[in-house]
Amino acid sequence: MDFPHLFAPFAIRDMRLKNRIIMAPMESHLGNADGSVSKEAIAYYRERALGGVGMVVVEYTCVDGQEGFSSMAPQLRLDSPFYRSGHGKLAAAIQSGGARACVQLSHAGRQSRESVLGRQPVAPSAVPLKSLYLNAVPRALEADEIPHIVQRYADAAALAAQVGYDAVMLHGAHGYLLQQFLSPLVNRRDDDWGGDFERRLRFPLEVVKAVRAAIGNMPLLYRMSVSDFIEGGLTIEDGEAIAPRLCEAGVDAIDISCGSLDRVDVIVEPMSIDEGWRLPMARRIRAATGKPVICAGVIRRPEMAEAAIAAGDTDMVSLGRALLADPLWPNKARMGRTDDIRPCTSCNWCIKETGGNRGVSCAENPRCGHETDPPIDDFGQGLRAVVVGAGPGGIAASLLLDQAGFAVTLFEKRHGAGGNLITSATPPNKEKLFWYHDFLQRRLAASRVDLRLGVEATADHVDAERPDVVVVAAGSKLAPLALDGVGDVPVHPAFALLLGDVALPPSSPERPILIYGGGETGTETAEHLAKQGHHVLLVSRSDAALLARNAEPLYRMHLLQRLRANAAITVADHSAVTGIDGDAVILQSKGETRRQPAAALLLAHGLVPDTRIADALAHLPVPVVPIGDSVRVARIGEAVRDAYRCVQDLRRTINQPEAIAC
Ligand SMILES: Cc1cc2nc3c(=O)[nH]c(=O)nc-3n(C[C@H](O)[C@H](O)[C@H](O)COP(=O)(O)O)c2cc1C
Ligand code: SF4
Repeated sequence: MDFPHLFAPFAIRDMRLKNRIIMAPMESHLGNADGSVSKEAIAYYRERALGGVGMVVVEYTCVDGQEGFSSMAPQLRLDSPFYRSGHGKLAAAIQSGGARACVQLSHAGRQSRESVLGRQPVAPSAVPLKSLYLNAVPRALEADEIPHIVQRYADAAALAAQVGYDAVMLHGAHGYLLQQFLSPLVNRRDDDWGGDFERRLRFPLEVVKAVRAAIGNMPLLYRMSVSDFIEGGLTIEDGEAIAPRLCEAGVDAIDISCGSLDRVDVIVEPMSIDEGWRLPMARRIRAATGKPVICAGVIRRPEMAEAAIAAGDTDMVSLGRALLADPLWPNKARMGRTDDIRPCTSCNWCIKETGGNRGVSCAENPRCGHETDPPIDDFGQGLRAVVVGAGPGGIAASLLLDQAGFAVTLFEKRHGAGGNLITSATPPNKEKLFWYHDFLQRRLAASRVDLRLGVEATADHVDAERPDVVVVAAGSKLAPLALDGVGDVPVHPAFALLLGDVALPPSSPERPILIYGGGETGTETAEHLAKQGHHVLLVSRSDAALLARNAEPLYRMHLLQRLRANAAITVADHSAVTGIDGDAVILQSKGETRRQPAAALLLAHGLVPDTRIADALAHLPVPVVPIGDSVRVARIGEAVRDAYRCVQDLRRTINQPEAIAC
């Protein structure tokens, strides 16, 4: 066994777990609109139980359908016996998949919306919330309302016990109501429920005691933001004082999280945050309580989970996004097949895509949130497929078609596969994307796909393969740009630089590398070049405050902080590149035209779909399906999803020819 600590059994109270791997609670948005459990939610959770986790923690489940939903509603609820049967089926499905079943009980307090609740959100005090994701002005709870909310947690916990869950987790993290009472910034009361540390602690303690009384000997877990990471908020020292008190009141294990809606970047960390960064905090809480702790947050590789448990940092690890990307993570780790784990890159596409009525999804795993889809079987036996373009969408399509039994030929004009995955992974702090790149390469090498590198596919190449279907994943190209004049400033697309296709001359503060385009690519390219010792002038048509606005918001927050601190990067906003004159670039900046000497000009002003090959193949008498950037310039997740939908559509078409045209 490669990971003896990770796969050692463990017990919380009397509940025996087969290993140390917990599925973190994650809102799946797969429930029904009325908050009941759906068959899609059951399939989603069961797939992860079957993947080998010791325990599944079912997502945010609302204890109060009047005031407890967060802004992300509709959400699961367990605030009346009406919801019993769905949760009973869900718990049983998880258990029959081989895992323990736990449910997370929550009340959002001020982190909600009037438009969701139909009434003003409530909070310990009327402190407005202004965050990246939500603005809200709550009303302060009256003192006599608070015991009713305590009772709601207890009632929901009693229902959880009745329906057969093995354990209950209280959501005391991420800025929801339990944390709001603890926070000196949000709880400004001066009564029995707030004022000093003891009074701020009262509400969580009352909830823990009431829940303990409601569930008897069942294990009770508490997910806690052990630090707010905001000035004046809760610190790890507060966490060390709070956690033992919760345990004395009846909590059996603490699940270590951080942040609130004011610091979502420490809840669902962007790509730039290191693996296992919360482990030192977990170790401190473990020492302070003497109780088991579960550490969540960017636990990605079994090797690091094993090392963390072996070192005594944590007793268990909680995997969130890693299990969206690959539900089989635990079983693959147990079998020593770590290279086979589809690696979560912390790209946070799932955060953008999951919400409201949209189900959970993952950029790399298009089946996530669609577990009721039929598996891709061998419906393509005896058929031939051509895929044009070996970026992430083209590789995903090729692998799925190969899985379906097609004989697949994959054309790629470059001498290596990866496409825009390489351009995305190359800038600083994005190396996790290379995990996915390397995973796809391994999968491709192990498949039967006939990869033709260095071939720019033409209609003749494609025709010669006699395909039954063609998937065009040819990506994007630079948007047209008219530049006046001539000169000797070398001009390249920024993506060519990131692909490693161009070498740049030396630059200086007087003669920087000029990047045109303040979107994500331009901004990241600036950081990439600065890291290599270049001086960069980043020219953006918009305001500097809007740089990289197409980037994932949490990653962008960190990117812009780094950019502002980087002396090698200067930004010219409200500016346009209009031409080249000798050794300079012509800039129109805030109504003025000036010559800017430049060592090179990199273009990142925008991309448009490259439709050339799809147009050239339009005459073929077989389905020609463009996917990804060939259709609209978007992210890796859209390309992979397109690939999956295309193959699922083909399955239906081939199995029932009259049903759907691809
Ligand atoms: C789509 C999504 C939904 C989430 N919903 C919840 C939730 O319902 N309750 C909760 O405590 N945390 C929630 N989280 C946070 C995760 O449980 C986890 O703590 C976080 O993603 C960091 O761990 P990871 O790096 O393993 O994903 C959610 C995260 C994601 C990505
Ligand atoms: S979308 Fe990205 S961050 Fe989310 S689970 Fe998938 S790989 Fe991980």
